[in-house]
Amino acid sequence: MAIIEVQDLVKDYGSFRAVDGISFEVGEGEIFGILGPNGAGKTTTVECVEGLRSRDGGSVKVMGLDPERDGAELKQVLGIQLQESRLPDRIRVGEALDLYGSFYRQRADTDRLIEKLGLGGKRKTPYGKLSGGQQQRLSIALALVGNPRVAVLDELTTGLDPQARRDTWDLIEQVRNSGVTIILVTHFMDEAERLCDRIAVVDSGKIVALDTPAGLTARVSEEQRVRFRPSAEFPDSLLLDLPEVARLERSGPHVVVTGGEHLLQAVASVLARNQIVAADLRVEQVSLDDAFVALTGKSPEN
Ligand SMILES: Nc1ncnc2c1ncn2[C@@H]1O[C@H](COP(=O)(O)OP(=O)(O)OP(=O)(O)O)[C@@H](O)[C@H]1O
Repeated sequence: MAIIEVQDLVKDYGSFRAVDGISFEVGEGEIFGILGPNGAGKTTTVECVEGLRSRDGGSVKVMGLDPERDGAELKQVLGIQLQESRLPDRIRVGEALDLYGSFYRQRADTDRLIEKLGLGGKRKTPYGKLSGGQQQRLSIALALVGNPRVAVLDELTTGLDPQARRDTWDLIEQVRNSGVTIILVTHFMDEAERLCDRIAVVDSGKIVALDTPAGLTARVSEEQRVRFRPSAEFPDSLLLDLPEVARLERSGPHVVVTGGEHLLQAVASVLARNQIVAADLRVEQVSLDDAFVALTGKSPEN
């Protein structure tokens, strides 16, 4: 059952169309990813879902509520983690949770929430004394303090170290397992791949693909890539003349060959016939990064 329905959403900033006819549905209990390069319109889209921005066209329904018309009702069932939110340095963890909790009719048990988020023992700690990872966890706790049915998390793990990121991912899975539907805005491929059931890839205000992570990578998976360091020089044409090879790039001492089926066998046998040894040979898997580049023509970091 769809708990969020977005149909032909349009948002203009002056004469600039930031969101240009976006449609998607999110099922109950799903983690739905919105992935795209900077400026693609991800945050604007979720702000229209949250009712923080008015839309210029289309319709949005969250649990049957229109964020613009039924804002007060919606706030009771929606948890929001804002991109780069900051609290005053001196507010204590417990105070922040009590304050945010006071906005909701159905408050979560804040002691349990604090434990679950690994902030046990930090109730009296001022926000400014928390580590980056702890501040991030608190912002997630604040999104969950109203026992929401739907949580929107924007740039969940930006600025966290690798361990804190993995811990946050575990936490989000627990939240989902407790029945909360999640929209996750991210430009990290590993995060999207690990957490999301489905991903909408957004570029220039439009959805360019909507699929499972595996479905997205399958779109470009006919390609294989072989990387190696040759023991002797050879002309590009040696490999480019093979029907299995589509492209050849050189990167320092390495050669990267891209092509179709049976690429490895074809390359290996030509090299062997020419007495060239392929050191550090690696067959690279097509990743969500590759799918992203193929779909948007941009690298995920930009
Ligand atoms: N208040 C605003 N006024 C004018 N233009 C805006 C405003 N907010 C965003 N934009 C522009 O709208 C486009 C979409 O912005 P948005 O923040 O939704 O993108 P995004 O995909 O979330 O990007 P990022 O990954 O950098 O957060 C960008 O070109 C941005 O510069």
